[in-house]
Amino acid sequence: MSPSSKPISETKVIVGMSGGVDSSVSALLLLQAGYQVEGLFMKNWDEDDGSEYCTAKDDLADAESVCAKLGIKLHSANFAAEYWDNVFEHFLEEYKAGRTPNPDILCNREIKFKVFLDYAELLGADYIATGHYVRRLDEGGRTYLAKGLDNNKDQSYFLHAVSEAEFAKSLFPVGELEKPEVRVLAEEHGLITHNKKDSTGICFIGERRFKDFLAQYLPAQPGVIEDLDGNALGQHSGLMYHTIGQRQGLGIGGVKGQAEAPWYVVDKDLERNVLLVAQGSDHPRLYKQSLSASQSHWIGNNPCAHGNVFHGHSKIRYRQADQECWVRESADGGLEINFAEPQRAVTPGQSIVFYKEDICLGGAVIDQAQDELIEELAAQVTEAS
Ligand SMILES: Nc1ncnc2c1ncn2[C@@H]1O[C@H](COP(=O)(O)OP(=O)(O)OP(=O)(O)O)[C@@H](O)[C@H]1O
Repeated sequence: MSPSSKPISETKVIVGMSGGVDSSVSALLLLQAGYQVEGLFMKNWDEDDGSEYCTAKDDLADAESVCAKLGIKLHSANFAAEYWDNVFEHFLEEYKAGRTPNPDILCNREIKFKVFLDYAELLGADYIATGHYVRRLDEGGRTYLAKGLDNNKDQSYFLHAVSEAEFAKSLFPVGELEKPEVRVLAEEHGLITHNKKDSTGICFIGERRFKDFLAQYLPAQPGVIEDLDGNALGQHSGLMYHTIGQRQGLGIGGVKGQAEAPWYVVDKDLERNVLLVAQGSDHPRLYKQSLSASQSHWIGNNPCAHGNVFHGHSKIRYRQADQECWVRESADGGLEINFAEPQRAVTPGQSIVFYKEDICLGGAVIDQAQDELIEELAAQVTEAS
């Protein structure tokens, strides 16, 4: 099991203990495999509202209980300053720019596999481990990130921005298991986390209303809701509260003279601060055939290097089925992507993540979606075939 040259019994692994069942079982599996195991609980958010929303205290207590049961040491560290600077400020900037960011992707890149990893190395770790449902593959001196075996739980989407060098120092013990098996193992070994609910939502927001949370940090700019013919239908309380493809929360009911079908956000006009809506969850404006993206990151080699067109699959959101696509680099270093099938509700600020079969190759941040295929790219594909 050890990818290093050291014997397993001398290899020290520090497991990120979240107080959840996946990290609990990760620590258990590593112990069973013979590693020297310790845990590290990190706190990334200093709530100052005495919050009933933040479960960090309970999570720490659960992590302590599991480590005591397993007989391993638990360290704890506070990375709230790093989280604020490297994740949260970027998250706010993106919202300000009218985009919908994914802080969990940034948290993995900036905190779990950077600050956490550095800290674990200071504690003498040869590896870190997390309870993510992904697999690490080692072949020909390279390290690859593969989807978790449990297709329902695969978390490679959230890890695509981490680099190969960091994966080479990371272990993912539950990636080879199905979630129900993980719970059974936890129960069999008397770990109190065995039936703990999966965490939902963004870590620092917890269960509170997202709108209230965001309003604490960003001034809302109310504006007009318009249909695609330019008719004003109502007021929105801030573009940042809305996501493309979303149905609820438009604050408009039936419109005089219009059919009684629900309305969906199809676009945001940032310049005019206008929310554009159309009727029907399958409105054609919600479907895009291509997109452009930037800030690409490749875990290993860049499959679009030297003008190559990459043909494989991608996801534009977590839990989406793999979508066939073609990708190439644009002149400005961004990416251009054509899809075999039109994609619903492409959301600027979210990530597109690329796959060759089960291997996650990397991803990029979505800038803009287009109704039509990118012609030059389509022509390049036709020429090559
Ligand atoms: N506060 C934390 N301290 C240390 N490690 C953490 C913390 N939060 C998350 N992690 C690590 O990141 C992994 C994935 O975190 P995520 O929030 O997605 O939880 P999860 O998939 O529900 O896992 P778990 O059941 O272990 O909470 C965890 O399994 C754990 O190893």
